[in-house]
Formats: sequence, C-alpha cells, structure tokens
Amino acid sequence: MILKVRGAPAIAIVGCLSLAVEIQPEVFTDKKSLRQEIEGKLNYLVSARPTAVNMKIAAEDLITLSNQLSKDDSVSAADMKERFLKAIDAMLEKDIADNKAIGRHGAQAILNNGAGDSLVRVLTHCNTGSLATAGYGTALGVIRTLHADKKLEQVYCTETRPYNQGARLTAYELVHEKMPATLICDDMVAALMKSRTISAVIVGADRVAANGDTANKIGTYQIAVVANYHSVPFYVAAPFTSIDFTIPNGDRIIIEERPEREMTHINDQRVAAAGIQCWNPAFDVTPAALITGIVTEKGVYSPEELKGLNVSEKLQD
Ligand SMILES: CSC[C@H]1O[C@H](OP(=O)(O)O)[C@H](O)[C@@H]1O
Repeated sequence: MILKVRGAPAIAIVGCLSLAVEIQPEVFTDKKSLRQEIEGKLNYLVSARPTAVNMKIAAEDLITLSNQLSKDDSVSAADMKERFLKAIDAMLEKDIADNKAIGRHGAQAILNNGAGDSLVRVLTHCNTGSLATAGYGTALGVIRTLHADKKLEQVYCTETRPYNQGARLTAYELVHEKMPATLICDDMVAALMKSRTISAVIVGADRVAANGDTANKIGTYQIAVVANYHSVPFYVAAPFTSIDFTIPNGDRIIIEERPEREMTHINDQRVAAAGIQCWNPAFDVTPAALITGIVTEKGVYSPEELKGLNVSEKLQD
C-alpha cells in the first residue's frame, strides 16, 4: 500500500473532500439515493485506516447529518446535497482553528511545566505538521507556536523509521520555516535525554482512548518510556476528533501492520538481507501512565481529567 495521503487528521479531511468531489457534479432526484451513496462511500473510507479514529468520527458525524436531512421533509434533495457539501468544507477551517488552539494550549503547558522564562528544547516524533493535517499541525503546531513566540531554543525530530516521516517531512517543514532544528535517529533519544536537557516531548496521535492511552506512530511508546526515566514531560497533541470515548483503554485499538518493504528497502535499494522475516507495526500504544497531558483545542487534560469528562463536555463544540 502506498500512502498517497498520510496523517490521521489529513486522511479524514481528504477522504471527506474526495466524497464531496464525487457527489458535487451528480444530480440526485431523491434523498434516499443520496443518503445511500454517502453512507456507502464513507464506510468504505473508514476501512482504509483502522488504527486512527479521525475518519471514523468524521464519517459518523456526516452520516448523522445525512440521515437528519433525509428525514426532514422541508429539505429537498438539492438542499441536502448543498448542506452536506458545506459541512465537509467546514472541516478544513475547523481543523486549522483547532490546531492553532492546540498550539496555544500546548506551548503554554510546556512553558508552565518548569521551563520558566527560559527557552525550551523539545523533541517530536513522526510528522504532525501541514503534511498530516489541514495545515497548521498538531504537535508541530505547538512547536510552531513556541517558535512564533520566540520561546523555542531547539527542536529535535526523530527520523521515524521505517517510513522516515521525520527525516523526510518534519525536517523539511522545520528547515523551510527556519526553526532551530536537529535531526536524530530513533535510537538516539535516550542518549539525547541523558546528555542534554529536554524540556518536553510533544507527539501526535492516531487514536486516544477514554483513559488517555494513545496510539501513535511506532516508536512513540519507547520515547515515552525513556522520557519517563529521565523525568521529561510527555505530551500528546490531539484534537477531539482523535479521541475515541467509546473505548475505555488502548487494548482494543487495532494496530495496522505495513509491508515489510518499508523496512528492507530505501529508495528501492535493498538494505536488509533477502529472506529475513520482518515485523512492521505502523503504530504502538503509549499507556496513559506515561503521558503528562493530552493537548486539545479545548485545553490540556491529564489522563485522569480526560477520563472524568462527562459526555456533554466531550461532544459540545
Ligand atoms: C497528526 S498525528 C501524525 C500522524 O502521522 C502518522 O501516521 P502516517 O505518517 O503513518 O500516516 C502518525 O501515525 C499520525 O497518524
């Protein structure tokens, strides 16, 4: 499988926009056929990314809207299509607004957590910027905010083997925006934390369970273990569209495994012995106990606070 579109939030937005592009030119004479097309295509899109929850939540919200419009006799088929397309358009603006709020909350949390007035040195993993969201970024949005506020001394980004999202994408965004950045290999995190003061780790998420357990790019869990050993605060930046309140913990999150070729080849050059067996889980689950805070557009929650949110708070805009 080649990742034409990657990044949990971006996949949800692009998936829904692709549906809008298909529906827009069609003329629907009745609402039932429109509702059936919407539901069938959204459910197919959800199957493309089992670990992340963003596409599932977006599909559920849009199917709920489609059913409401379909049942409303005052709404014509043309009106239903128009209002449905507008709802998808709104996802883009909302993601950018949510990411900027995450940036503000996350930057404040990192600065409040012991950095005082000094500049901060943060570590991030994978790519959580404009190539994984609608544009501003989740964890990279926090880093962008720290940089804009002139509070960022250094950002360390990991290569993120085997697909190298960090080396190829995050490093590109950091260099492009002239941020003080250093690329490290995934296996250098412990040595970095042993030799330099890291103010905080900030990563993204594919799916946050109700208790705060977080599925994210493979390697996130071991960074959390090392951060815990070195008493470095560990933050997950995730909009509420990445939080799955229907699952109590991370045990039930499906971990997608990707083709071994991601590990055995680089730029089509074989770098691993032919015939070696490979295990290539694309994600892992970081237990809530290793997470200092979940940075959302509504604020920063400790895993305990997240668990305590009542349903109305979780779902209100
Ligand atoms: C916005 S969180 C980062 C996002 O990107 C990574 O996935 P992938 O590059 O494999 O699509 C990570 O797991 C998150 O989904």
